[in-house]
Amino acid sequence: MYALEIKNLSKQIDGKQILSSVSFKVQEGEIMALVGPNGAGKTTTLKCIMNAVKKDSGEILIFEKPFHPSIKKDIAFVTEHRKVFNNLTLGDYYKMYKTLYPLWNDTFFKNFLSKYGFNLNEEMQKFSRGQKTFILAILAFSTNAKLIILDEPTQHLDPAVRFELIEITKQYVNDKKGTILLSSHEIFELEEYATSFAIIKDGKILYTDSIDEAKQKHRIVSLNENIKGAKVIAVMNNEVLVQTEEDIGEYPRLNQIIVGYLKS
Ligand SMILES: Nc1ncnc2c1ncn2[C@@H]1O[C@H](COP(=O)(O)OP(=O)(O)OP(=O)(O)O)[C@@H](O)[C@H]1O
Repeated sequence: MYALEIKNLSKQIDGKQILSSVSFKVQEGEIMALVGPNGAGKTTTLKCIMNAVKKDSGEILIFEKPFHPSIKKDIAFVTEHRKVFNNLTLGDYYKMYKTLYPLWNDTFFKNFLSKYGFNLNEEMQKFSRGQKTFILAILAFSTNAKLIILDEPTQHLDPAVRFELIEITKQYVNDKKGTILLSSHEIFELEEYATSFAIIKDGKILYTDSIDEAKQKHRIVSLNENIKGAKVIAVMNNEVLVQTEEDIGEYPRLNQIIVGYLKS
């Protein structure tokens, strides 16, 4: 079953085409990464899924159904700007999330509080950007929601916290709690934990696949190598990313596939 199916999603804002027929699917139990340059349309896509931005056309199915307010209890969304309500404390957020999400995991959340020494009486706005990012992600993972959507989840995190969040993300999926869709610029770290990806540029999907399949279908070859009719995606310095399943060159890393398609 698909946790998400995005079909031909299009959106204009102020007469500018922001998304053009965006299509990709996220299988249940995947960690799907939406990658692309600044202004590519990642956040707008995530907001359309959450119905925070109204689509112009196309179809978005969440667990095989169009968006309906009742699905919100099954989705936890961490937005890009980590906006928090003024004067609300971490304790207020805790109570709010616990009320909104029926499968709330109190043990997980309390363990996090004691491990990092966060105080429930602290106002959310007083936390640093990185602390807010981490706290909002932990609140999301404490929901036990079937779908977690994270806009640039590791941005502003220190290396230790970043590592911890990646481990938590992998564990969530390994424990079969849900599916993750995230957007990210961190193309070097994604290979550690994502299972599938979609590359978006200028509001268009350039390529989408599982990471394993994408590696099977591409090779990195040197400039003078015989590419045996393979399709050239991009020349990157003195290497070439090609699409082929022939026994040539080397299997690419995820970041090479992403950079190649963005250059194509
Ligand atoms: N409310 C808005 N009004 C006008 N333009 C907007 C609005 N929201 C988004 N855009 C435009 O839509 C385009 C895509 O923005 P979006 O935030 O979706 O990109 P992104 O891929 O998430 O970028 P980044 O990686 O920089 O966060 C940009 O050109 C942006 O200026």
